[in-house]
Amino acid sequence: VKRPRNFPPGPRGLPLVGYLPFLSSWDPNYPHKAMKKMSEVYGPVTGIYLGLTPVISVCSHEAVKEALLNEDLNGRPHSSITLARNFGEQLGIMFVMGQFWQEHRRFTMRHLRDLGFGKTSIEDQMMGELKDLITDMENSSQSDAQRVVDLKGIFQVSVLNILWAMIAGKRFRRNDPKFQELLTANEQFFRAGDPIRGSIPVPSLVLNHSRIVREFIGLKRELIEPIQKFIQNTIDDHQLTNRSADEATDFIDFYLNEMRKQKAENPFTTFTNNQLIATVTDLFGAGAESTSGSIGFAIIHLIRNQEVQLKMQMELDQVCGEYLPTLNHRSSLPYTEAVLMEAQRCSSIAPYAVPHYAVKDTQLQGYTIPKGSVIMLNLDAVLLDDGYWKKPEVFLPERHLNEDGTKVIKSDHFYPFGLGKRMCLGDSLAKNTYFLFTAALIKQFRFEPAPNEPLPSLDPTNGFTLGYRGFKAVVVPRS
Ligand code: HEM
Repeated sequence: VKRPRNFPPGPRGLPLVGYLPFLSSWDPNYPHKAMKKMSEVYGPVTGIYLGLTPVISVCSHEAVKEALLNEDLNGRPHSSITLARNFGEQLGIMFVMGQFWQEHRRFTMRHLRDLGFGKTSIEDQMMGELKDLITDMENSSQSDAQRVVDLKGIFQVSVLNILWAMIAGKRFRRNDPKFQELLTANEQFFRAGDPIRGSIPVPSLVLNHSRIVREFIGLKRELIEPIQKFIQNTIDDHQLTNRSADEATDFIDFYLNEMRKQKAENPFTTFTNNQLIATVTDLFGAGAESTSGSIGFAIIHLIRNQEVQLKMQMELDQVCGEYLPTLNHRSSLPYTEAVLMEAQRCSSIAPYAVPHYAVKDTQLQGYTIPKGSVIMLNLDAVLLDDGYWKKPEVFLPERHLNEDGTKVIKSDHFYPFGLGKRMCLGDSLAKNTYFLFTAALIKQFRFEPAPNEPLPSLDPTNGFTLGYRGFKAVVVPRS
């Protein structure tokens, strides 16, 4: 492919496939690390071609911030995966753009906010889920002579229940087999590919006929279908109860009311049944993996840094006494807050955000970015930038505190949820859940390495987002 004038520097590949076969030579395991290493040679804005698609890797705070705030780079690539995930159409919130995206993002945010997103009004419900989790962990701990508990996937049901109550007005029992099956399918879907390979457009003819290509880009239709079917059944139940806008108690109710209203006025409305399934699939997918992943990583860091765990427990005991921490306590817990930030900095679960897309020709750091480019924004490179953070690989909560440790310092290099108009839609809910769960678990239990097991690993599992590897730990209730 002939590069346009002033295209960002970067290695060239072969005709047709571009640089695709060589990317993993920079880092065989993690594409975001490969891109970071490439930037050390070519500069913070690197341009390559994957197949016929220009892909721009962006790896410095200045460049990432400029890109996130440039609305011409606010699109999303229409990859084969997102199309297959959404009935061959461009649906949902996460992988759409333009006016359609604005309308549906706004509608979803407004109603989730009314239903308690990021507000203290749902704190009781969060505490209910948390207490269930604590009881479950106490029982597991008691049933083992050495108090070893398996922490793989243990936070997911609790975290997703909080979101699911807002979306569908229901919660699941921790061991509900149907829900476990869905969570497993969702997790396997997220682990099947990575955002770079997943953003390459592949003609549907090739896709339908080649299992190798499907596997290469990470498309597993069989994992999407049960999730869609489950969401459709939930919608059908709501259609039966048919609550009016005044009686609506969850997001699906609100959406169905809007759909009926718009259909009566406009036959071309974008509020359709498939759009509802796609929106809920986006929320389910984003909500199940991310927050529980962050809680898991925070616990791993605290097992590996026992002195930090002790210090956090001292602060929690001092501020909350015999009670579990609440959102009201948050501003009085600077050390705890700093620990949570540090775990997110060291172990980002969305290391290159969600891929962006150039909706028209534009400029980034003086380079020309052609329309149709896929933009990979390396948040991980910003969170681990050694020109800004001292010894970025060291877990050091104090770096987020003022000198006497009484105040959290907000850094302009810390944005694990992104920035600008495409910023995470769930950040307020995620932040509250991450805080309440991690702080309460550390207050309630002492976490130690399990005997005869390796220390829990910080190497993430790969995928569209990153997760923690399952691990076991000694979990001792603190009296
Ligand atoms: C610790 C937890 C989480 C982290 C670190 C996180 C991070 C992110 C990031 C980096 C993006 C991409 C921003 C961009 O493309 O510029 C994103 C997008 C998104 N997140 Fe989250 N997220 C988390 C939790 C959640 C939760 C709980 C939900 C669901 C309620 C959610 C829903 C979404 C959606 C729908 C988008 C796409 C927004 C759009 O395209 O307009 N996230 N998130």
